[in-house]
Amino acid sequence: MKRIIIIGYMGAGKTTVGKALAKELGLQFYDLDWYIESRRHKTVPQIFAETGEEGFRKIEHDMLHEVAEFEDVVISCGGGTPCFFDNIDYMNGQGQVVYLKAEPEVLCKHLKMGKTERPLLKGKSSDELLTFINEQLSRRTPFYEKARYQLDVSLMDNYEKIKISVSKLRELVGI
Ligand SMILES: Nc1ncnc2c1ncn2[C@@H]1O[C@H](COP(=O)(O)OP(=O)(O)OP(=O)(O)O)[C@@H](O)[C@H]1O
Ligand SMILES: O=C(O)C1=C[C@@H](O)[C@@H](O)[C@H](O)C1
Ligand SMILES: [Mg+2]
Repeated sequence: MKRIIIIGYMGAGKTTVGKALAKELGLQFYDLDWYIESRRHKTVPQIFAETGEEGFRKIEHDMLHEVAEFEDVVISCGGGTPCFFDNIDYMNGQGQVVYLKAEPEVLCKHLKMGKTERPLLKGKSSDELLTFINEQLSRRTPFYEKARYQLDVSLMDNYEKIKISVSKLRELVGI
């Protein structure tokens, strides 16, 4: 039975790399943010607006306990998932947890791409974004570093290289 769980900061590429990895391995892919949205029939920004971050974290915790029971899956978490409750310890007990790591400048660049709305970053200018990432990343790193595996994707930064991230990840986890 395989269960690979990907964690890391917003914009690291958890969803992108997780989806590609699952496809390559023929495993089912779950993105925790998307799972929450489909189970609750609401978007992540709606949940934040209605229940605040505290409400979102409780839902995220409960939904994590659902997806992390599934077998033969790749699960990509939200950026904050490992940093609340005992989530990271629980994940380490459930599967092979990989920390997808990237430099703040790379995270910043990714976050300006794509259309995903991220409530915690809403309305921030470029300068504010980098400062915010630096601060929040240093608070979150101790949680991320509890993962059994780490993969730095800073130097694998373009679309073609998403493939390289996937094969490095496979090598790391031994699958
Ligand atoms: N290695 C990469 N090279 C270039 N672009 C990338 C790479 N990885 C991700 N991206 C791009 O960066 C953006 C953010 O990636 P993604 O949504 O996968 O991040 P995430 O870690 O899932 O973020 P969140 O925690 O907010 O869900 C996307 O537009 C994606 O296409
Ligand atoms: O880093 C975070 O705290 C978040 C990341 C996203 O994946 C979502 O889970 C949500 O926007 C919060
Ligand atoms: Mg994601």
